[in-house]
Amino acid sequence: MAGYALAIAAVAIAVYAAYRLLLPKPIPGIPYNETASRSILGDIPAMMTEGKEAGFSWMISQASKRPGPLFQFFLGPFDKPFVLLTDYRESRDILLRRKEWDRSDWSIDILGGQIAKHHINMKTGPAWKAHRRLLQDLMSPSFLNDVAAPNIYHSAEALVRLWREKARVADDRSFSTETDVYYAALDAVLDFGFGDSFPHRAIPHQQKLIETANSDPSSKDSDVIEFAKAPIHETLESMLLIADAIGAVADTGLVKLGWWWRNRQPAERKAHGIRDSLVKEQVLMAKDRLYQEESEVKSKIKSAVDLMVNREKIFAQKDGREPVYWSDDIRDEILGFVVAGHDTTSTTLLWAVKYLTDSPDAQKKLRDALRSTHSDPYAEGRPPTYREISSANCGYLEAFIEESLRLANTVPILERQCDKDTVVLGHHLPKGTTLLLATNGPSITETGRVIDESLRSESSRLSAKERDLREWSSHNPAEFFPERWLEKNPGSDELSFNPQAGPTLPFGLGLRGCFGRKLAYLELRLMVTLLVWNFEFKPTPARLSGYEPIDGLTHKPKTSYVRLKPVKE
Ligand code: HEM
Repeated sequence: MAGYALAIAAVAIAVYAAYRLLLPKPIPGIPYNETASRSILGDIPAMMTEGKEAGFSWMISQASKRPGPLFQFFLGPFDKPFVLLTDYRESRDILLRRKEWDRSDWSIDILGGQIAKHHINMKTGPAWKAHRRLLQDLMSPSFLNDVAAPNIYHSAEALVRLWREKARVADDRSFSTETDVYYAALDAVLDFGFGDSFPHRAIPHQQKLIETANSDPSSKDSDVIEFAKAPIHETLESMLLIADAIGAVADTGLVKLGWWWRNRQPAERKAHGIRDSLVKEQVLMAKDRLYQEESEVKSKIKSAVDLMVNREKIFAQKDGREPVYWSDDIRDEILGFVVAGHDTTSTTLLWAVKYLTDSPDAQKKLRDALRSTHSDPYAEGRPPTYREISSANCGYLEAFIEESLRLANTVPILERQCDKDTVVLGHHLPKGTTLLLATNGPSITETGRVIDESLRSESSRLSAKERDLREWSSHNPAEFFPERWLEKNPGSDELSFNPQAGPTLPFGLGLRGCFGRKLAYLELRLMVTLLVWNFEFKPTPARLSGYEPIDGLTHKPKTSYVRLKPVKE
């Protein structure tokens, strides 16, 4: 009997020891939620109930309530604490100058479940560099202006045509923009990713549906109309699934297990198969074009795939090896290009459309600025061409886009992991700590905190001495105010766009900052110009115009509606 009691006691002690072992281990000196530190699940339950669909926004709001710029979260039973930094200046220093920080295992686990061989999922090193070398020219002025711009313009025109038709049927009622913007950005990335050799697009199906007599929009209320959604080709669906899957697995909190399970589901396996065949076919077709046609190589580059295949041919020649056109690496770079280029730009555009709708003054200034910049097209009663838009210098357009990016928080959190023990703002962080860097909140969309200069890193102090400190001091940083990016030219009343006017981090920074930044600006310039040129964005009913977000792969608005009045040319 005594032996039995002893065994029970030993089991109880072992269970208790295991429980203690699994409890979060806070990093000394950095604040945290007390309740979370007493639970194996840490902050997850509160994040799921209080943060609901926007977990990152919840984390930033928790940190913003405390006085200091650092806060730690416990996001899983086996994970070390995650430290959140809400100070632009120190974030900038870490991203640009501190060599001990690299892409984190956490991010690699989340994104790597679908596109493991994409360079976003690599630590900085030779393999990452080799992938970047293959893609390098995608952001060159000639590729952007001669290949990407006409293709994106083509998709923007298709969206304008669809919305003209929807505005006519809606007859001053509001309609949802989410699917259309999402599909327009997908078509744009397919246009410049694959060119004409891939025939499927999403927007033309929506156009056809609305133009047929049996398209039957429903009208629950007198002020809103819901248009039916036309099905799109399975290859397009399979690509959209990548971002959905990443968001869904990240939400589970158990990422490795989440991917293990998800990647075994029949629907997921089918989508993988469809994507593989599509990309392989496109790569092999690009290779055939490269070898078969007699024309100059430059005139053969009509898409991102053409460019990558050509670069592989050149590198193979230089390295004295046979080119490898088809590999998992090439496949994942191409798919990553589609995901990165599609979800981020469509989300930013959804927020930009909201700001247009809710800031009639900014909208009018933008339209006037575009008409004055493109005075010839305006006088001729036509929209500016893609060349006219991409070569123009319209300060108010740049300011509008920069302000939309600042407030959209499309990627609400950046991440880095340290490969040795380090110090951030006076706090010791052990090797392997994951640091989350907020792209909104204090110093970016709220007033920044006063931080003792002596706590800042040496490089942060030095750079502040060499350059001006960036702060939003003159206008409420929470408000949409494009003028904050405009400054008077010396000796005149003219205003110019200053991209360094104040803190913003939409694309991250440094070596691992966004690779597609120039392409994103180009796409936003083309899309916003054509939309504002063609439509007046009228106010929508209050219930349809909220700013509540949903965090998935990106930080999206929960509701996005427009009420459009076509502008007569
Ligand atoms: C408005 C649109 C976009 C936004 C807001 C955005 C934002 C970001 C952010 C915040 C990062 C992480 C940066 C960091 O960790 O410092 C990133 C990385 C990246 N983005 Fe973008 N992005 C956009 C469009 C694009 C486009 C169009 C492409 C290309 C097709 C692209 C390709 C990439 C790649 C490849 C990386 C990973 C870079 C690396 O790890 O070396 N992005 N982006």
